[in-house]
Amino acid sequence: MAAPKRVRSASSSASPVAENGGSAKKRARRSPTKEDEDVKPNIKEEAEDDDGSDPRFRSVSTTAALERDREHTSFPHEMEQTPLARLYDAMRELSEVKAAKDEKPSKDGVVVYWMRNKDLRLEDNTALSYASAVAQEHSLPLIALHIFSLGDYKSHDRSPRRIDFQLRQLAYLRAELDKLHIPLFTFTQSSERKAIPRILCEKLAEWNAFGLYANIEYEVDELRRDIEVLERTRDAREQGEGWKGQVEFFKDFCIVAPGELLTKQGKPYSVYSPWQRAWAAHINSNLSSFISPQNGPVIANPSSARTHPILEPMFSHEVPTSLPGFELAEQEKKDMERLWPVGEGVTEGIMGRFLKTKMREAKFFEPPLEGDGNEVENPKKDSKIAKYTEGRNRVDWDGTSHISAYLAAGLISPRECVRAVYKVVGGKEVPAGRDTGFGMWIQEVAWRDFYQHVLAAWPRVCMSKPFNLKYDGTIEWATDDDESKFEAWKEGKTGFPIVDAAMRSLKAQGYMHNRCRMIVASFLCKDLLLDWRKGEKYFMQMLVDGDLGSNNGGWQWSVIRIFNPASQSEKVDPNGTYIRHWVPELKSVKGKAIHNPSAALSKAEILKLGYVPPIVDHAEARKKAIEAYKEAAAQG
Ligand SMILES: Cc1cc2nc3c(=O)[nH]c(=O)nc-3n(C[C@H](O)[C@H](O)[C@H](O)COP(=O)(O)OP(=O)(O)OC[C@H]3O[C@@H](n4cnc5c(N)ncnc54)[C@H](O)[C@@H]3O)c2cc1C
Repeated sequence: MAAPKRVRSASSSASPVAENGGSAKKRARRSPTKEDEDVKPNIKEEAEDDDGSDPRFRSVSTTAALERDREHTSFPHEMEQTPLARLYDAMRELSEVKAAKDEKPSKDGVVVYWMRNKDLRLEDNTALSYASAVAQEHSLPLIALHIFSLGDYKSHDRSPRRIDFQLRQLAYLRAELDKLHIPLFTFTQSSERKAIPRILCEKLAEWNAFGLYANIEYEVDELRRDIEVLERTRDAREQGEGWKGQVEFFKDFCIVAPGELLTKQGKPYSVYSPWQRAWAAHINSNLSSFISPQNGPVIANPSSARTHPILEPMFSHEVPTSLPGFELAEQEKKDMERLWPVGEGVTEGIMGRFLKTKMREAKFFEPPLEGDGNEVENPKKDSKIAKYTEGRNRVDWDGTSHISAYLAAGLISPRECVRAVYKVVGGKEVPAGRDTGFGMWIQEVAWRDFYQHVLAAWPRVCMSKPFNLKYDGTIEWATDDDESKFEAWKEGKTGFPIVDAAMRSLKAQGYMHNRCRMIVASFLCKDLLLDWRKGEKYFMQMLVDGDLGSNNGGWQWSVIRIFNPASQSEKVDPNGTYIRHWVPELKSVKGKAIHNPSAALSKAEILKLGYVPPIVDHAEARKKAIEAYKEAAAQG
């Protein structure tokens, strides 16, 4: 049997617990001072870690190394009671109870990698890589498991589009894993989502599983579910009844995981900019571990796995093509398949196009892969990413990567994104400043990490609570009589062209440009004075890239800003190309009037075009919103 491949997460060692302990913790606690920005990577120094062995290249083959890694993570006071801290506690507690892993694994046992909704890939996948190495070490076959939890999807407003995307990718992965004699087994939990830990542990017992390995999901419900799996396993070990195997959860979703960066005072960051500086310094002072792939590949099961009594029936198991209650209409399904393809080479194609081709005008309702044959000779200077500083602010240009759906569901790892950028720019550091398109883009990817950090440190944001507590229940939102305004917003019929264009683009393609997400969010909670949670929910139900952390963060951020839709429109779509595509009623409107037709045309003329007059007066609405927020702040 081949030796286990080396595995680890990008941020430090192979064990999830160790990643926050030992030297990683020391690094994370370094204060994010100005000097940190100037820290040059010292790869040699980093490679020689303080205990004499390099945790980044540690194999899982020695139990001793794993044991040493099981150092409890200490969270700052503010985070002690968070579900994430409790997950680490539960991992530690489980490791303290005599483990089944100390016993010889049963010859007919299996190893289980639990693939989540956010790590749908085979490459650079921390838990999968680890599970694969454990399977090799013990000469056991590997099973990939995926659970569809309809109750969770419903309660988290998961969009049918994102579910369709997930199912298509799983079907692709099933075929890829099959080539490696690894089955992908899925099951659907239709009701009672809270029963999943019990059902899972029963299945693990039935399969005689040696271990269960998965990547951490930072949302509260998911953390609670994982804590229960750990607790059930601990109880089983203590009572000698039930499934008693190994359980390990890994950091994987972020580049720098929640809990790793703390302020000088040892608290979680609540503000992005200093957090981002610490984030960039952390990456650049551990550069070698971020820019070279660290997770080993998935190793094939022996072909005899096909006749293993547990695995054999799994090989004929198909991934469903839809889930009850989340079906797409036929045309919508076709559109989603065309716009958001999955399969071999797709993420490489999207990133390659962003990193190596020339900026062009936006082609609406086209897949991000749509080739333009515009490869540039000097990507450092002429590529889309090189022009991102301007490109990101123009909705009529093809100026962003369109990788969000793929990152949200984990078809590509965020580390791979950083590596791809680094490959183009080279140098001593991963760029992370606002002065170049490359650095600016990396900063955007950092926002994704930041919002996971917020979820983990302030779990109330998962429970419909505002991050800023002074707005908790203190804003007087417009009443239900205004439901028609919410409908107009959803349908793109508010009479504000940029808002309507953006909302229609969301409905048609499950995606909206970032600038427009900010504009329509501000419009909902300021111009219409409707509760931002209604908008947050609707976005989740429609987006193909819907992600609780980024969506919630984006909404909470927008709540504190007021935009003027007309002047924003002039900035982001100066020629009105975007508007004319999505709001064809306005095709004939010339010049600047496209941004604010009611300033140039009478109500009758607007209606004659088939468009709608504005449903609110922006200047008045603005005044009202400022008042409402002022009052709320005074009360809060
Ligand atoms: C109200 C609102 C809701 C949002 N909801 C989501 C969501 O559900 N899922 C989601 O992935 N993004 C969300 N965003 C962030 C952002 O709009 C999208 O990530 C971006 O538009 C995706 O397009 P892109 O891949 O071309 O981005 P690029 O500009 O190419 O950025 C690259 C990647 O960085 C990350 N990123 C960029 N901007 C942000 C940001 N502001 N916050 C967090 N991550 C970011 C994304 O993963 C993105 O794919 C939201 C923003 C707002 C204002």
